[in-house]
Amino acid sequence: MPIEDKKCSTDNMNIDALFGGSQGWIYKNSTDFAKDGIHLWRDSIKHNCYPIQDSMQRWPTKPTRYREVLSRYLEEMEVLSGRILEMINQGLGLEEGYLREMSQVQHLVANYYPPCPDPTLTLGLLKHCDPSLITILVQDGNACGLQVVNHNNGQWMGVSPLPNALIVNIGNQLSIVSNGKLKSPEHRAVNSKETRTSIAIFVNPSPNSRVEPAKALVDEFNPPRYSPTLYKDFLCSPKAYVLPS
Ligand SMILES: O=C(O)CCC(=O)C(=O)O
Ligand SMILES: [Fe+2]
Repeated sequence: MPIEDKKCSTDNMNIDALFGGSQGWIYKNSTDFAKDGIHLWRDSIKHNCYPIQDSMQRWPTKPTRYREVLSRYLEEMEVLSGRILEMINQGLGLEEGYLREMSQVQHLVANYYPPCPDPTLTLGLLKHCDPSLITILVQDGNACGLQVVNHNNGQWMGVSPLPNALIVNIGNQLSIVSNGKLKSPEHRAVNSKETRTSIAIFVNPSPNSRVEPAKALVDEFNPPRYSPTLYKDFLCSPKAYVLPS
């Protein structure tokens, strides 16, 4: 994307943009230095996707087919995420539709990791958990960039790209709703000498929904492990990106 188009985005991470306010989309480039001095090597855009037809008026206009192609992709993601959530719903023994009714295919983050001359000095994305119910990620190319923590030994494991495969990640909201039965994996992205692109679709609870352990999973032997929060408040807090406690 040309630099003048990147400048059309909002300057700061603004919650209004994410929940479909007047602001459009957020562009971040790889000049940020993280607190611990690691150089972040990534360009990204982030925007709201819900509901598709309204939110698309605020998406980038370039590339010229962006809105057309993305809206078709998101329609498919709505169907797919509904199916996945229904299966998780059954697995947890929740009443039919419980997860699907609270969910919206809501945010997109497109990540571009440019070729990096010395990947030992950089990270694409710092360690985090997703603040979603589930995230559906597609990654291109052959570069292995996504890593998850193996909780048995604390080591990072690479998630190799498979042709035409989607990665489905459990997010913090699903951990909370399941009262800790499902765990959100800590993950990060590393750089390489090859270009890599990934697109993450965050399937979130609606902004005003109260996120808390499902009543059906709580009893005197399994007390609630997390206190209720409104999703929009949770998303603004640092807790959104770390393992729920
Ligand atoms: O690029 C990747 O594989 C990771 C993306 C990711 O974790 C995110 O956007 O939350
Ligand atoms: Fe993530």
